[in-house]
Amino acid sequence: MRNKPIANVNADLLKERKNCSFDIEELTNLIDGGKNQTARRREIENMLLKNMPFDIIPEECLSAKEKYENAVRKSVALNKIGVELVSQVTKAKELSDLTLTLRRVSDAYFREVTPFLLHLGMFIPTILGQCSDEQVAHWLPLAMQLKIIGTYAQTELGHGTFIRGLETTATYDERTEEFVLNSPTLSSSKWWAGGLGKTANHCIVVAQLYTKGECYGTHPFIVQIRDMDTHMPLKGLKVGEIGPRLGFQTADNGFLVFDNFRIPRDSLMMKHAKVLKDGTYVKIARHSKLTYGTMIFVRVLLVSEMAFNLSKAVTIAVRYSAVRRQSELKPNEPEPQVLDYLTQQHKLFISISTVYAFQFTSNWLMKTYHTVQANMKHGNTDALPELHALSSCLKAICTSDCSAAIEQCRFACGGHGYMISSNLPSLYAFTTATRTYEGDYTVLLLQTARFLVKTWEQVELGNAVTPMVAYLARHQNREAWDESPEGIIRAFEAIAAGVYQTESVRSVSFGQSDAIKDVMKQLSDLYLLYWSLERTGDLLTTLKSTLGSYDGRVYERLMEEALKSPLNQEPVNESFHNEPEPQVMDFVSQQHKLFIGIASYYSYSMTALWLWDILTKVTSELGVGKTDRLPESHGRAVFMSVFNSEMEKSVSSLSAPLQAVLRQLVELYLYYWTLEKRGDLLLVLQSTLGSYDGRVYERLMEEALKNPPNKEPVNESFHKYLKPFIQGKL
Ligand SMILES: CCCCCCCCCCCCCCCCCCCCC/C=C/C(=O)SCCNC(=O)CCNC(=O)[C@H](O)C(C)(C)COP(=O)(O)OP(=O)(O)OC[C@H]1O[C@@H](n2cnc3c(N)ncnc32)[C@H](O)[C@@H]1OP(=O)(O)O
Ligand SMILES: Cc1cc2nc3c(=O)[nH]c(=O)nc-3n(C[C@H](O)[C@H](O)[C@H](O)COP(=O)(O)OP(=O)(O)OC[C@H]3O[C@@H](n4cnc5c(N)ncnc54)[C@H](O)[C@@H]3O)c2cc1C
Repeated sequence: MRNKPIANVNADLLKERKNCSFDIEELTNLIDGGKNQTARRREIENMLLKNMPFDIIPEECLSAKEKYENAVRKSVALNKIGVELVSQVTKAKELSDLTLTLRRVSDAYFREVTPFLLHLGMFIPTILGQCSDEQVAHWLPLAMQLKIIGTYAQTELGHGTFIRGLETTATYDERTEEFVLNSPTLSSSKWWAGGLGKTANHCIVVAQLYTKGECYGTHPFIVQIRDMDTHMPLKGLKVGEIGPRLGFQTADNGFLVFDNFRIPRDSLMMKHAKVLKDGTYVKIARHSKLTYGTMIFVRVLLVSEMAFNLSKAVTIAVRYSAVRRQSELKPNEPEPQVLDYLTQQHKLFISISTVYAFQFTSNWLMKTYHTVQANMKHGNTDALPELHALSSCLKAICTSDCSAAIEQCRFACGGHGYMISSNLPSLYAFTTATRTYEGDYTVLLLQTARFLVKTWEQVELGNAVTPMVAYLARHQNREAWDESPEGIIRAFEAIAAGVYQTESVRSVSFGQSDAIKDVMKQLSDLYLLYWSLERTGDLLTTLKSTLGSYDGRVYERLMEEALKSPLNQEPVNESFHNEPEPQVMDFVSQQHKLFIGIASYYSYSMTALWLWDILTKVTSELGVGKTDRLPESHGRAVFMSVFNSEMEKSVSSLSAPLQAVLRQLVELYLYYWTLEKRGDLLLVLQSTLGSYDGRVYERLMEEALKNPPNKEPVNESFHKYLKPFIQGKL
């Protein structure tokens, strides 16, 4: 049954809906995965609508502490219904449909993230992926019925990306048959795990495993961290909330420090490796990276998460654009709906097509994931490297594109889009975090590049490669795409676009009407066209050659290029002496992110001074009302030329080294903006990360300890909601 029509709908919205060229219900069924799924979703929605407590005061008007307590209250009510529904299903497919529906409907109740996100999104999947059968039988029912509340603590203050660099140790003591957990340094403090700060009583801890004096690398352990009755942190642990952040404000992300904390031997999650009673280490896994499995799973999930979040943002922005009227096109005629402006459509329509691109690609990626998992059950890990490469690059691209598209949706709503009540800021805060967590954007793209370079080598040797990368063999002509990581990634993006096109065509080829097919085709074309235009520069081959330049300065250019080589910047490479761990500042990709910020700062300062001088003159000459917004390219050109000339004027009295640095900044700014369209600027530091003395970890911990939630060891919502819920008394 369709949802009932709602009375008092805005006339413009009704008019737009009447203009729709296809049956909306048909598209709804397509998105839900069929008529039955739509009906089931509505049944669950209606049930939740009847039983779930809504907010009386908007979440954003509460204090941080109240926000958290409110989130626990709502989560407990949702979990109660969720656990009940989950207990009624028997088939795996029904369970995954139900979880998806619950996930989506639950967003109606939270502006922010539930403190149970990590329990559901990582704790349970890690039990399934990393525990032996016996351990699964013990832990899974407890976790599914929420008798225990867990999280996933891998990242530390000092390391997130480089998992092999984690410092927490788990040393096996064969006399007592226990592991001893320790945080040997400040930087080894666990940091970030969602739900750890106040909610969780169990935690998956990733630590370096030592036995018989040898280190066997990082392994996951399942660890109780709070007393099940009093919720007090157990002796030997320091645990708390890390402090306010951009989003995730109700997810009580936490820190955890171990001091000779003992856990039983079978706390080691033993699907891929075990330690026998006498301390013998036994490797079971056929692939060394299987302990990274949960991350792959969540990366796959995130593609669909991005489709969902962007669909919400663009629905908000399109509806509002139909309602909002602004400006005068023709005298004495009504102001047009902002949706009618082509520029507005440009902002919105690409987001609509992106939602479909993400959703179809996500459906395909999830299927691929399950196929690879099924093969791995039979011991075949051949497809794992490609799955890792695929999930890495699709996660990176879709999280990055999604948060950028949500910003466009916010811009499309003008000032009102900036209101928290529009939900666009919260959607942005949630999705922009996904670009970082579960693997940083750049780092994951580099992982994919690594896979592609290896595949390319196989192609060069004439060896067979998998169908997904077979295009590399077809492109033996290297000029079609360059071999830099970016070039390779772009080629891979083309593959993602290819997946979208074939999947969307496949999914709409049966049953669906011509009207839906037309719309889906248009969306697919729009997505492909948009990205080919966005990347025009990349698709056009320029010569880029030291040998073929117009001026024929062949030898000069060869020498200039050689001198630019990073290897020539120092007479003796430091690897001659040793091989130190790099600072992230050493990565060129990191410098790329930072240095343009510095250059922009100077550009803005210089241009601001210049602008101030001419402000009065310009406004008096042009008059109010004639200062139409200048096209972006003109604005950038102004920045560039003013920066160039003003900087030149002001540096002449400075010392030579400073002049040289400032001139480099001008060059960087000009160069960067010929390549890029945007940059970031941090004007006021006020930052734990950017302090002059570089005491980053100390400051992060100091700030976390000042955090009000850490002033009380147990939050009162434990007694009010969590404990009665866990004990089945609620
Ligand atoms: C119960 C009922 C209740 C009902 C209630 C109803 C409610 C329902 C709600 C449902 C909820 C659903 C929620 C969904 C949303 C989920 C959101 C979850 C939120 C998560 C929050 C954030 C969590 C985190 O961030 S956890 C921490 C994540 N950390 C990272 O991702 C770190 C990134 N770093 C890495 O992955 C690695 O270190 C890496 C890859 C960068 C480098 O690793 P390395 O060991 O140094 O390897 P390297 O030397 O580079 O490479 C060697 C070799 O290995 C290959 N490789 C690397 N990784 C992998 C891999 N994963 N798999 C396979 N192979 C891998 C690599 O490519 C190299 O290969 P070769 O080139 O062949 O040598
Ligand atoms: C909201 C949120 C929730 C989170 N939840 C959890 C959680 O529940 N559990 C958990 O364990 N963790 C969690 N995390 C941590 C998250 O997984 C890490 O922050 C993430 O993996 C990035 O690692 P990092 O912070 O060490 O960044 P860094 O690796 O320090 O990155 C800093 C910069 O260095 C660059 N860089 C680093 N290495 C390289 C390289 N090899 N080549 C080129 N550039 C490089 C990056 O691109 C980036 O620009 C969460 C984080 C956030 C923001």
